[in-house]
Amino acid sequence: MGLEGKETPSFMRDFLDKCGGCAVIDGGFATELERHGADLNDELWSAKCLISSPHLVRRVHLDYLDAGANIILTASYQATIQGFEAKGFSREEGETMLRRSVEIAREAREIYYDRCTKDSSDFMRDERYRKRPILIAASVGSYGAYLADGSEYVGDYGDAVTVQTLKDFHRERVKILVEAGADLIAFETIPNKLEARAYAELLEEEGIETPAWFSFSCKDESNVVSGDSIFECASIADSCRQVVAVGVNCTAPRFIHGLISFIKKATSKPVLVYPNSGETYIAESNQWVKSSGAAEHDFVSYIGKWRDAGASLFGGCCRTTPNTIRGIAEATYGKLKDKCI
Ligand code: MET
Ligand SMILES: [Zn+2]
Repeated sequence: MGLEGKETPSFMRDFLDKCGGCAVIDGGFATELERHGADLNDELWSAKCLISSPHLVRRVHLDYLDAGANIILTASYQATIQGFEAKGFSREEGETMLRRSVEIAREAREIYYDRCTKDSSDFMRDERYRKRPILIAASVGSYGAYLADGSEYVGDYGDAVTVQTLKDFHRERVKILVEAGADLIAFETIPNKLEARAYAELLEEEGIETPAWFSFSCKDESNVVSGDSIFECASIADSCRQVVAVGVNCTAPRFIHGLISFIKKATSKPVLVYPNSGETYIAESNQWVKSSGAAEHDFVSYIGKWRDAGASLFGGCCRTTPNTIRGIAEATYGKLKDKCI
């Protein structure tokens, strides 16, 4: 169990208090870029838009802020210096693009707050909504995301990839994102305990004080995609001082309830969940296919149950849209303004 006072001084608890008990994370970022016409069939995926269409990146951030998000994730999920270099960019250009991902999100927040002061709709007239706190979380996708072959949903990097390989791979990008002024580092779609350990050691070695969250991609209600147990993975997150929240993302909604229970056994840090639509990603065809069983895209109705199970940050991942996030914001904020859910 995490000891009180061990983590980066109550950053997330203070934030959650300001949000009224629970916070709204944004939804599928790449999904929304595609809805606006971006072609993301590329090794850089959503990060490609940092080069080709930064205005769309800003636009998507604004879509999610308009939907009620308290936390927006930058377009850096698949942005790595190594990935940009493979595309023919210089190291400096790669670093600039990483910094831009944070700057664009910060610009969007400025624009949004500015717009709020001028908007007089009913929703915006509610001061608690209008002045709600908004954090910029620098997205750090896993090494598997950089490989751009769906590895973040498998988590088997082979014996040649060690903790040291992963630390060296992520080191510079994490430092750049922090220096660019992110409020939080969102380590997302972590597929195995090896990478969780690498992140924890990296934060310590580099003396990074920016708070971080660890979010795992899971294949059922007790294991991350590699087969490592979520309990073990959450325990690694629990023992990392900089980690202020632990959870799961890009995971089918049907597994979320069980996963929350296992995470709660490993840590007392706040728990975050931002599931995907419940479809499965097929790397070979670069497509999402429906899983058997009921459609799960409308998981908004489960938020109350997940809250009761102990989660306090809610959002969406791949194939979710601002509509999902609006639903979550209404569930957590609109209906019961004085108390979360
Ligand atoms: C494959 S998970 C992707 C997470 C990332 N924040 C995005 O929505 O684009
Ligand atoms: Zn996703």
